Amino acid sequence: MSEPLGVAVLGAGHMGADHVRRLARSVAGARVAAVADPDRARAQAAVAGLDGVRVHADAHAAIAEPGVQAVLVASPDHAHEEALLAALARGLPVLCEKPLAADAEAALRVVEAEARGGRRLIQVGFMRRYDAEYRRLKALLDSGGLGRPLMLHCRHRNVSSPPHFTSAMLISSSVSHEIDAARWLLGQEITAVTVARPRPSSGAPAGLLDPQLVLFETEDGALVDVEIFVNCGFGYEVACEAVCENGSARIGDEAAMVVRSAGRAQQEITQDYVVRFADAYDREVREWVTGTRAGHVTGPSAWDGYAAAAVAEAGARALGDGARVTVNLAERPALYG
Ligand SMILES: NC(=O)c1ccc[n+]([C@@H]2O[C@H](COP(=O)([O-])OP(=O)(O)OC[C@H]3O[C@@H](n4cnc5c(N)ncnc54)[C@H](O)[C@@H]3O)[C@@H](O)[C@H]2O)c1
Ligand SMILES: O[C@H]1[C@H](O)[C@@H](O)[C@H](O)[C@@H](O)[C@H]1O
Repeated sequence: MSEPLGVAVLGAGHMGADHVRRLARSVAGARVAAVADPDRARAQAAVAGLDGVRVHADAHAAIAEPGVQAVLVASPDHAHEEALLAALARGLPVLCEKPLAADAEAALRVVEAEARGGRRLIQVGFMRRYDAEYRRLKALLDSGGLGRPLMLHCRHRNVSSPPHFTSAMLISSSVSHEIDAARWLLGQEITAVTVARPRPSSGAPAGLLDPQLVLFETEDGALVDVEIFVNCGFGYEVACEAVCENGSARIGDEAAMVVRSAGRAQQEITQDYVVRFADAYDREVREWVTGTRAGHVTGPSAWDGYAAAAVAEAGARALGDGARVTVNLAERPALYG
């Protein structure tokens, strides 16, 4: 393909506007062909200064634009399934922000629709797989140099949560990244979930169970613990330590510059995922565009999105009654290897 890939971006909010800017300014081989957002003013603002972008209130109208060859879904979680099924019906490749769909049932419907079509078209936006530090950790674990991984200790903190956030969303929206990263780093499915909760922080909205401590078991007996704290107030922190039979490796703690002055050492803490994972989002979208133009999909699959949703749903049940909940995945279609 010599022409740039024409992309329809659905949703022009925080992530959608960032992806529009990325596609237009920092990714070669792509152009924003259409943007859809029921809030037309937001869509117009996202494409200000860009030529030839068709703006719609309705996602279907954007997908149906003649110049659209691929779709980037950045609408709210509940709108993903409809957008994905519409893109699949037209045979269009899609990069869909996480989560794949609002719940595991919807995610499975998307998997089944893609499997019926017989070819992979969907990539899920689990951008940590494109982060340089996560990639180094993955390469180290795969090399076997540290021996068999036994545990992952993960920390995921946000400054504050959006107003619509529920206690279950700490797992389905936030911990979904750790679920995917753990499955990817360890190369195994997660089989059971337990959730413990300390007293909620007084900095969290009333009724929100924040923070939580989530424990995952994997199929060959590794353990993954995740502290999720989405109203920590002081910064955006994502860290992961892999403990293996012959050593450990930790990422995510000491990347920022340390300034020593006037008797103090100070280090900046990133405030936002858009900053912390800027390079990862760039690499994710760049590799998606390159792969799509070459006719293949390589990133996290719809199956990965479904598995994350199924684990998150087990997590929501574990959160409810404090019990250990097993994860029952549907049968994996042959399309996903
Ligand atoms: N990968 C990440 O790190 C990351 C970070 C933040 C959000 N996300 C995901 O990205 C998605 C968007 O999140 P956000 O923070 O940008 O939300 P947002 O609320 O800032 O923006 C969502 C936008 O979608 C629009 N919208 C609503 N219904 C729509 C529809 N049917 N079709 C098209 N647009 C529609 C809204 O008007 C809004 O402008 C969510 O699925 C979220 O989970 C991923
Ligand atoms: O939707 C966002 C996004 O996925 C971020 O990467 C994560 O850190 C937040 O906790 C979540 O709410």
